[in-house]
Amino acid sequence: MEGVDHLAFERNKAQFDVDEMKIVWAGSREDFELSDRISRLVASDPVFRKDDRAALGRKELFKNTLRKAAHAWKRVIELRLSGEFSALEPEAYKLRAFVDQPAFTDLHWGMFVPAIQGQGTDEQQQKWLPLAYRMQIIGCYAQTELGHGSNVQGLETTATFDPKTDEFVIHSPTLTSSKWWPGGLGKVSTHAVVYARLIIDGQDYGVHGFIVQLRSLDDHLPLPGITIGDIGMKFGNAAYNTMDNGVLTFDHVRIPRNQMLMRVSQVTREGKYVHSNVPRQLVYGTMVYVRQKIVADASVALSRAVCIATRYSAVRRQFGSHNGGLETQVIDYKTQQSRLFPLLASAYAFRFVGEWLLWLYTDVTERLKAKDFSTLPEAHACTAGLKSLTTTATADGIEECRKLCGGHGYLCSSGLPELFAVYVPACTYEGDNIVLLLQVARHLVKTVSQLSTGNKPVGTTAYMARLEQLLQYHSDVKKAEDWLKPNVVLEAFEARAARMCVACAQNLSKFSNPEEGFQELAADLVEAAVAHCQLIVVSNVYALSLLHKHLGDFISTGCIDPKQGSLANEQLRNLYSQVRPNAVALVDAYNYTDHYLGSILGRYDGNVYPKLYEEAWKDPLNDSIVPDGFKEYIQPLLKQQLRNARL
Ligand SMILES: CCCCCCCCCCCCCCCCCCCCCCC/C=C/C(=O)SCCNC(=O)CCNC(=O)[C@H](O)C(C)(C)COP(=O)(O)OP(=O)(O)OC[C@H]1O[C@@H](n2cnc3c(N)ncnc32)[C@H](O)[C@@H]1OP(=O)(O)O
Ligand SMILES: Cc1cc2nc3c(=O)[nH]c(=O)nc-3n(C[C@H](O)[C@H](O)[C@H](O)COP(=O)(O)OP(=O)(O)OC[C@H]3O[C@@H](n4cnc5c(N)ncnc54)[C@H](O)[C@@H]3O)c2cc1C
Repeated sequence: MEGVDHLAFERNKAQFDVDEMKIVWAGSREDFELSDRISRLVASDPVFRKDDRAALGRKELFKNTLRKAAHAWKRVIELRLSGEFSALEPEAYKLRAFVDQPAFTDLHWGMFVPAIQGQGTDEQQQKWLPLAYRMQIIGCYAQTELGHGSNVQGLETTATFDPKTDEFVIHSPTLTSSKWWPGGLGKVSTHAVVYARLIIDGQDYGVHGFIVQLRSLDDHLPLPGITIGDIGMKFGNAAYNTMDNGVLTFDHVRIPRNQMLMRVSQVTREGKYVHSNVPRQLVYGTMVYVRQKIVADASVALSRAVCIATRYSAVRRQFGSHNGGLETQVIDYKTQQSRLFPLLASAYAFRFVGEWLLWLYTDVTERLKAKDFSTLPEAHACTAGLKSLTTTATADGIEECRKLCGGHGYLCSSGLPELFAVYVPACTYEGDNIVLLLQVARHLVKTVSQLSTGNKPVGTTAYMARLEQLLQYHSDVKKAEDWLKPNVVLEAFEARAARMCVACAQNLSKFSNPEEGFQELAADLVEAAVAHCQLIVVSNVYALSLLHKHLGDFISTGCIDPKQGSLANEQLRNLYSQVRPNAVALVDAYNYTDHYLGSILGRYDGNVYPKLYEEAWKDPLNDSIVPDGFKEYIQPLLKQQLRNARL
């Protein structure tokens, strides 16, 4: 049987309506139709070809990115995917997603524009946004420095107010204050939102955002006092090297006072600092927005990897042939199922949790507009925690999918190495995942400590209100099927998270200096934060494989006993058997084109081996039969061996 027939056979086994599931995955029929239309449009456009990326050098790769971005923008305008004075339409975002190549445009639309929208005054928005919306200026987000990324309060770039000229002087006082990493900065951006310490009359008012022009709009040269370049090649070959992450230093660069983003706090003409009656953390608002977007994107990256690994596992056969019959499909091995199916489930779970987080983010944004800041800590904790949880699981999941594809998974033509290399920095950018979990832990410890003062926990920490009950809880599971009841699973997760948080809070109280205690117990705090974030995912969807993976936590906190742990595992095996006939159909429901998947192993038609064979011959090394360098380096060796043999 050929790979093609394998997948057709698998599709016939499905026990649900794939077309209906496509709508569920997309979110609505309208979203499905939009994704379907845009993904086909991109796949059929030769400019958006991407199968040649792995063999391109950095300069060609970058120029290819500029070409694609310019072409994409042309399409956005032709197809009217952008309103004249409004942000981009969903179609444009879809176009970006299916073009599938990181570019300066991500930072322009994803951070520069949102920073002005969130932190600029109405007047500043009226001035800068129309230019940005038409891409007459191109911006980036210049926060991180050579010496500080996680510790935003430690940034060193200064913005000193000069009352004589009504300007700020932007300066990089040390090597470590060089801006380092901003995407789009290295070669493209004309402007940046630069984060710098505001200094007025010798006093330091902390980090604020400023709009700074970097390059001339005529000849693209850096403006006086500005030094810019690219920071160099990054992990993976093509991957994130399509992006010009940059370095930037300022030598006393002057900007008008009205280019400080002044929605949260203002500097008057007289040099008076005025802080509006809003939390200072709103300066961090762009990061909260992007963290929410990153969570929404995690399911996309993971589902791509899972789609490739599932289809290939159905095509690939090893061992088990009797009397010359077919060998076993590797998807039928229980070990393959126990590694693959939880990832398949996670992709769906992250899809739903991403939707929920979007709802939470929209809600907090509406409240902020009405000057209600009460849910800001919850929004920060949820975006930070879920960004950490989903990106870690997705990066690990992509790598697991590569291993699930055996040797062929290591080939670039499997699509998996590049997918991993592009995705893995998501664990670091927009907040290192451990640093973000520590933020969640702070929120949890604060919630527990406020229980005694009668403060009612809300949102995702509401379960803490039942602390007494959760501390007494012991699961009453008696048979494997009991683990199928959502409430049984949810209570176990709640009790585990509550107990881990309470244990941390109790241990912290033993320290006279809370900050010292927090440092000392950081590893436990991170685990408690993970337990809480997993609970958020579980309460939105499913969970047995997580319970099995973290069985130690559940048993050591006394929520369940070892027997109940084995029953969970037994039930998990039953579930794998139920998923098995539906696996290929479940990944078909993502509705990804072969262009978007970019993988020979994951081809929709399953025609893996002929195409792998064909692809190998396209490698530049195969352009000549005898390799370049043969005469200089190989022939002399061979001749030498011949001489030695004669001797
Ligand atoms: C080629 C094809 C082209 C196609 C073209 C098509 C064209 C058109 C279409 C284009 C469309 C494209 C759209 C794309 C959109 C994509 C968007 C995604 C882009 C992703 C790219 C990412 C690139 C990466 C960017 C970055 O990394 S930017 C830098 C990020 N940096 C960080 O994240 C730093 C992390 N550190 C921190 O956040 C903070 O320092 C800290 C939170 C760790 C600590 O801060 P601080 O010290 O100030 O605070 P404390 O710990 O003392 O806490 C004080 C209290 O403040 C609360 N707090 C902290 N943070 C926040 C917050 N954010 N919000 C609210 N509250 C916050 C704490 O909880 C404390 O509270 P308490 O006092 O009550 O305890
Ligand atoms: C591909 C990519 C794109 C980026 N794009 C941009 C951009 O457009 N604009 C921008 O401004 N920045 C950008 N960044 C920078 C990014 O935001 C930072 O790298 C990130 O916030 C992590 O900060 P750091 O590099 O200082 O890591 P560090 O904080 O130095 O982390 C090093 C290690 O220390 C640990 N650590 C640090 N602090 C603590 C703590 N308090 N407790 C326990 N452990 C700790 C971390 O867990 C990590 O293991 C980008 C980075 C990458 C990789």
